[in-house]
Amino acid sequence: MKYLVTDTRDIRYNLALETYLMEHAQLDEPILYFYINSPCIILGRNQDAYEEVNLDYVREHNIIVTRRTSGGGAVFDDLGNVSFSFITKDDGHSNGNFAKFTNPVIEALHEMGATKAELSGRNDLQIEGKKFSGNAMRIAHGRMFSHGTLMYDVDLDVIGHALNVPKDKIESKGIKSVHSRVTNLKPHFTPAYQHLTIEEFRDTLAKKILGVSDLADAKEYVLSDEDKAAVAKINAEIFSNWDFVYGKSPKAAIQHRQHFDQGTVDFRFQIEGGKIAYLKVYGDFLGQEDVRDFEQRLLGVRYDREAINQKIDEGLVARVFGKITKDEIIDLLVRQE
Ligand SMILES: Nc1ncnc2c1ncn2[C@@H]1O[C@H](COP(=O)(O)OC(=O)CCCC[C@@H]2CCSS2)[C@@H](O)[C@H]1O
Repeated sequence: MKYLVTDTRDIRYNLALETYLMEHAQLDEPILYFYINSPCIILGRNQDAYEEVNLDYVREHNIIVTRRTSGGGAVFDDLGNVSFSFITKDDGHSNGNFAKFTNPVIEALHEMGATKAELSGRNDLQIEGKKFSGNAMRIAHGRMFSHGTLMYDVDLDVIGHALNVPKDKIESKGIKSVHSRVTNLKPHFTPAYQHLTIEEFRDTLAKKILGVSDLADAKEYVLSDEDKAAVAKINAEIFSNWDFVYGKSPKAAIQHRQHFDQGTVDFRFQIEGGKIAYLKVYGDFLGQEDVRDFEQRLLGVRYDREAINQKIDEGLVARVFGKITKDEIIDLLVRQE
């Protein structure tokens, strides 16, 4: 087995590299790839960004949002998490067989003192019913990766803020994340492993899985300049591409209503491919002509604050909504439930 770590903490680059390896690497032997990410949310292949992510919160806290090509729910990573990925040829028996890839990790965690770590259900690693690792796979053209998170010292409070619990107002065909209870590994380890930097934790794991006492003895997968250029291209085209991250969201029908002094404003709208595909504004105090103008202007516009802001001006908002301000109207439209 070869091994590879990245220096970048940008999830989008790290996922691009994984994709590149899966599609193009020489896989005569498997590659064990580790990556560490600055705060980010990673949506599953078929999830609706608008439903799963608290977009106001992630904007305020500079949390990167991207999407992966494997299935499952949305997870949150920060610098207290290490992700591992086994990239290999598909032997035809791997689909859904997470144990094959998680067993070496579990053995290493046992050696570090987390003796109750186990594979639970289909794709979670848990300790006494609390999850510290979510796993997912992608298989294509006889090649595959199986990747998973490992929460060593993640800020657990942020998970609840950054990932949404979807409410009744958004109906979607996407898969919803299980907001299962989570735990960090650190407190479950023996004291010697409780004060590691995240890189030390990663390297300890790597050594145990690779069976070497010094990583210098491991076989490293070396990237050429051409490889690196190809990874940058995949990053730009896929993982950093707005259309891939937001535009892939399934159809959603949304209603946002709010009472103002003037009356109730009721937005009914649909998002398709991340853009406003249908919009109807209701409210007994509204004048008809300008309402239609307002609706028309927002059709086909990206469902985000900046894009909406550019399309409507104060004058139009005043003609339609009277004293309600443009900011209040945009807030209501993009409100997170
Ligand atoms: N970092 C992390 N690790 C483990 N569990 C998490 C994490 N963040 C959130 N969660 C919990 O898991 C559920 C979602 O569980 P669910 O089972 O729906 O989804 C997953 O587990 C997907 C794992 C994908 C792993 C990839 C590996 C490299 S890039 S991302 C979420 O609602 C939280 O309760």
